[in-house]
Amino acid sequence: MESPFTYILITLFFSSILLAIIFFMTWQTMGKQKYALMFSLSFLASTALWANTLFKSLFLSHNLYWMMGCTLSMLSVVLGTWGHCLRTKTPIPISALLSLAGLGIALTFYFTYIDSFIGMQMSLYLLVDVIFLLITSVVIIRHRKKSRPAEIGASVMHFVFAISLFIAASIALSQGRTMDVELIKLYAVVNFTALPAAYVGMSVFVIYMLASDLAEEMKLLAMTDSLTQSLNRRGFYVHAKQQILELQKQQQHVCLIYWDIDKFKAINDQYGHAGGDQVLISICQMIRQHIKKDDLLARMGGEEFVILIGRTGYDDAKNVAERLRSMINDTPIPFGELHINITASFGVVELGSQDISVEQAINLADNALYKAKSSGRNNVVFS
Ligand SMILES: Nc1nc2c(ncn2[C@@H]2O[C@H](COP(=O)(O)OP(=O)(O)OP(=O)(O)O)[C@@H](O)[C@H]2O)c(=O)[nH]1
Repeated sequence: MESPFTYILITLFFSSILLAIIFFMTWQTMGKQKYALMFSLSFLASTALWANTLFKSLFLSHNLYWMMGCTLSMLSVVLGTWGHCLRTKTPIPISALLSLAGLGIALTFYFTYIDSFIGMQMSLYLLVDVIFLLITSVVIIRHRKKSRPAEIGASVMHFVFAISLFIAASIALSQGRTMDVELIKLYAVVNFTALPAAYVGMSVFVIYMLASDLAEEMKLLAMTDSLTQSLNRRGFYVHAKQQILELQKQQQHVCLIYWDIDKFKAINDQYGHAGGDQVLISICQMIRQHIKKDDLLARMGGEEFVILIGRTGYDDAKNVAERLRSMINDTPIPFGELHINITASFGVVELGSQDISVEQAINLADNALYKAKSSGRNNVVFS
């Protein structure tokens, strides 16, 4: 009858293979994101680590088997940590991660072959792993101001995994220079109870995190206009209500500007659909440069747009539409060798002074826009 630890190792071996395959498939299906490939390679290194532990001393001398195990363990966490740095665009260079792992390998080598010190030999790689797991935990949680539940879970699981490794490392280190059979038994119990659960838990949360990345990307796509990369009508309604509350809390004057390119049909007729499309793309880029980062710009359909702004002074808010109108009037849009002159008409309504919904504000601003069109175009009308 094999030791129960052998069965746990076999389970870990197969779990790692499956995880390596899952992340490889994720890499293939999620637009070849490098971080998914790093996660796959990390689990591949873990698979080799568990295989090395399963077949220990069968092919290699004990010391060589140990060095191999430590190296694979550190390689696995380096790849995982780097993957998380890539996903979150955290500027930690791979060379720094490899240097730390290299130091761990060199010291383990020293305490294995040169100055035999069993406590150091057994704990050093675990301590290096702990540092990497803690870095990863912080990298995940600091990625955005408000972390998603999957990110909180993944960060906590990395922390828990780090703690369980730290306990195992402390037990191993307390042996001192020579082996202590009782402590080795305790070390094995910690290593084969808390550790597998933390390992699998951590992996599942990383998968959940990537699935939630994908869901967010889909949500974003469903709310974005593919031509101009502005919000679409649906995206505007989703964001506007929250943004209005936020701006009103900050005592800002909130204005809704409904605007429309004048005689756009004639532009299409003169320059073709491609020319019309170029106008829509360029005008959105220009507008974005002239409004604040937090202002919402959305394409409501065709050549109709809406902008939601908040300004400290009422006059500031009112003047935005006039400034945009004059900027559009003065800026011909390059299209190949040509330049297309355009104008736009604007309807503006202030929210806050009147207790109205977004839908009502849009109707009022649209009526004002209609008046701007009827009174000759290229002007601004306030509701
Ligand atoms: N190139 C291009 N044209 C579009 C797009 N969506 C709608 N249009 C065109 O936009 C034109 C809108 O025309 P109208 O609603 O008559 O408005 P207009 O010509 O701008 O006239 P006024 O608004 O009264 O100044 C139509 O010819 C549509 O085919 C698009 O995505 N790309």
